[in-house]
Formats: sequence, C-alpha cells, structure tokens
Amino acid sequence: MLETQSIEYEKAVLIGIINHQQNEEKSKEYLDELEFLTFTAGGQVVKRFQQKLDVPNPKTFIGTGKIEEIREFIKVHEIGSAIFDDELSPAQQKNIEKILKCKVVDRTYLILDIFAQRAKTSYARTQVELAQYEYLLPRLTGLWTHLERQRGGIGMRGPGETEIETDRRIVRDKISLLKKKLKTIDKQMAVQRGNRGSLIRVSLIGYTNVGKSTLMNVISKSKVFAENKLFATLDTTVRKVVIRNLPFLLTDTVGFIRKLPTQLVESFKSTLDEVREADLLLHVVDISHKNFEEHISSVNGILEDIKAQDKPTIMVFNKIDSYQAEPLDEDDLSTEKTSAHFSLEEWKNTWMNKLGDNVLFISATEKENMEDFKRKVYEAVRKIHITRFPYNNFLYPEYDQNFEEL
Ligand SMILES: Nc1nc2c(ncn2[C@@H]2O[C@H](COP(=O)(O)OP(=O)(O)OP(=O)(O)O)[C@@H](O)[C@H]2O)c(=O)[nH]1
Ligand SMILES: [Mg+2]
Repeated sequence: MLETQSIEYEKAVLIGIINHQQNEEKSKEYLDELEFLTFTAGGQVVKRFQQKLDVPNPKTFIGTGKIEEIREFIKVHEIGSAIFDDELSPAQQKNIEKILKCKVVDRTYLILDIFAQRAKTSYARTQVELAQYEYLLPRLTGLWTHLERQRGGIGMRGPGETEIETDRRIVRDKISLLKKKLKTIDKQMAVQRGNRGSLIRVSLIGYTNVGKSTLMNVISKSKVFAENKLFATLDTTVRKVVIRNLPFLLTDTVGFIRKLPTQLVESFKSTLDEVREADLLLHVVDISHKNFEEHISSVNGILEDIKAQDKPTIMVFNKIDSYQAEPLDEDDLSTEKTSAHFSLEEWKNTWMNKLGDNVLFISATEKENMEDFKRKVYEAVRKIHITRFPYNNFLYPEYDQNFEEL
C-alpha cells in the first residue's frame, strides 16, 4: 500500500481560494471540512491561507506573492504538509513542491490517504490501492520517492528505458493486476448478493459522519464501528432486521463527500452496487450541520452518477438533538432572517414539506422518534414487499393494525 501513514501527526497548513463560485463564507466552510479531513488523516492544522482568485495560476495554482508568504511560514514553523482544497494538476503539484519544499497534498490525495488508513478488509484495501495507483500514474514525474519500495527488483529496469517509463510500466501492471483481483471479488460479491434471497434490501446512505452506522446499531442492535471522524465506515455491513414481523436486509455503506475523487467512485463500484441494487434508500442527513442542504445535493449527485437517483427514498434528518438555529431577536429588524435562523418546525414547512410522507426527524443517539422511524420504514418495506409478492399480502398488516386481531 502506498504511503498510508504519510501525513500522520504532521503540522499542516490549508490553502483555499475565494472566487465567484465560492465567496469568503463558503470558502471558510470548505476549509472547515478540509480541516476535519486533515484531522481524520492525523494532521494538525496550524494556519489557513486564502486567496481571491478567479483563474488559477497554471503553474502554481495560487499567485506568486501568496506562495512566497506560505513558503516563509512553512520554513519558520516546520510544516510537514501544505494541503490544497482543490485538485492540483500533476505539474502544479510538482512546481509547488519545489517552491515550498514540503509535501504538497490536494483534496483528492487527502481523501485517498484517509481511505487507505481506514480500509480494513482486503477487499477495501484493494479498492483503495487501485484508486491510489490511478491517481499516481499521471503524477509519476514528481513523485519518485513513492516508488522506492516497488522499484529495485533485479531486472526491473529494461535497457534504454528511462526511470519514469519503468515506473509507469510498473504502475500500469499493478493497476491491471488490481483490476483483475477486483473483478474476481466483484463476482463473488454479486453471487453473495444474489444468495440473499427474496428479502427486501434497504440501504443507509448519506454524507460522511451523519450517523448512518449509529442508526444501524440502534436498529439492528449490532455493533458497527461509528466515530466522530470522516469515513469511519468503508466496508459494507449487511444485517437482517425485523420490524414487527417483517424481515428485511439493512446495509450500512461508505459515506459520501463533496468532490468525491472519481478514482474512488470507480474503484468502489461494487460497494456502491449495494446502493444501486437496493429496493429502498434511507438518505440520512445531519440536520445539525450548517451545510446540510449542500450535503444533500452532493449525495444526490453521486446517486445520479451511479444511476440510483430514482429509487424510493426516505429522507432521515438525524441529530435533531443537537440542532440549533442561530438566535434572532424578535425586535432585531436589521438582521435579515435566513434559513440559519429557522426552527425545526420552520424547516418542515420549506421544501421538506414537498417530500410528503417520506421524511423523518430523529436522533439516533438519543433514540428520539424511533417509533416513527420504525413505522415509516415498515410501511415502505411492506409496500415494496406486497408489490413484489402479492400472494404474501396477508402476512404483513398495516403498522398500526393490532396484531392480535389477525
Ligand atoms: N448529537 C448526535 N450525534 C450523533 C447522532 N447520531 C450519530 N451521532 C454522532 O455522529 C458521529 C458520526 O456517526 P457515525 O454513525 O460514525 O456516522 P456515519 O454516517 O456512519 O459516518 P461514516 O461511516 O464516516 O460515513 C458519531 O460521533 C456519532 O456519535 C445523533 O442523533 N445526535
Ligand atoms: Mg459509518
């Protein structure tokens, strides 16, 4: 595996830009997320740099003056990594590395690094490794050291070949090997999914850190790893759950994130197959997060990418216990009321209202409104079940019907 521990316990600086797509406020929020990612990867953010920039510098991404300022800071404070919120081109990365003389990491690389740290099963590790090599291939020129371990075998360097060509060949070979390995596992996984029989499949999906695994634990009384870091879950967990007398399969999946590296979407294909093949999606949202609406759009975007956007979906707004509207005094006439000031009740009357019945407000940790959760999920699963197996109709009465009466 490549450099999985590379940025652990390192001091880091963050670099983001402000432009017409992201104003100062947005840029700050993105850097907040980048800081959380850095923390998850084991880094400690010492300072943030922002620059107003509509067109990135093709050579160094940010401007010359700014980069000089950062170089000075890095030298004085012994910074290990400079982390950019945007994806850098291979050339930019190389040029910046030359100037800053420290590791230059972009958002994609950081996410790949976290995935590499967190991958536990050989399946997840293979998927991450493939994504890492695909990221690496076009960047080989600047990243000699990455290959030190792989190179060096006797006869690895053919006569007349430059080192880079050799490295490229090694990486390409590695990529095709990993792809083959994944294909075999994918087939096994597809068979496994097929063997699960006629049970309705429900998938927990959503942005990272919204509480999917916590909810899974509450519903299925199982222990799935949950923690306050990003991408706690990389492997899919499937549990059989029974509400009343109605059994179904519940899957916990990897969390999504804004600008999820395409290499990862590609190589996590079969983890995402689980979502693609689900009968019902429970889209979990952390309503206490300031950017929850943007999180929803990111998730919907990825659902479209994997062609799973039209599935029956229940929106599950989680963490209502820690939801806090920004205070606004009634006699304060100068502050414009925005959605940040909405109470939960006010939120329910926004676009959420249009979701009709397919919406829930819960707290997984406080077990609030869990009865509501069970009722809605039961009804939705039942609906799918009786369409698929009409002759079984009598088995599952409506949730509110008294069982003894049957
Ligand atoms: N306040 C509050 N915190 C919650 C609630 N549900 C989950 N959390 C916390 O949110 C954090 C993330 O929870 P996880 O269950 O790991 O989230 P996840 O969606 O599985 O995250 P990934 O696997 O990283 O995608 C943990 O610290 C949980 O304790 C809730 O209802 N209220
Ligand atoms: Mg999880």
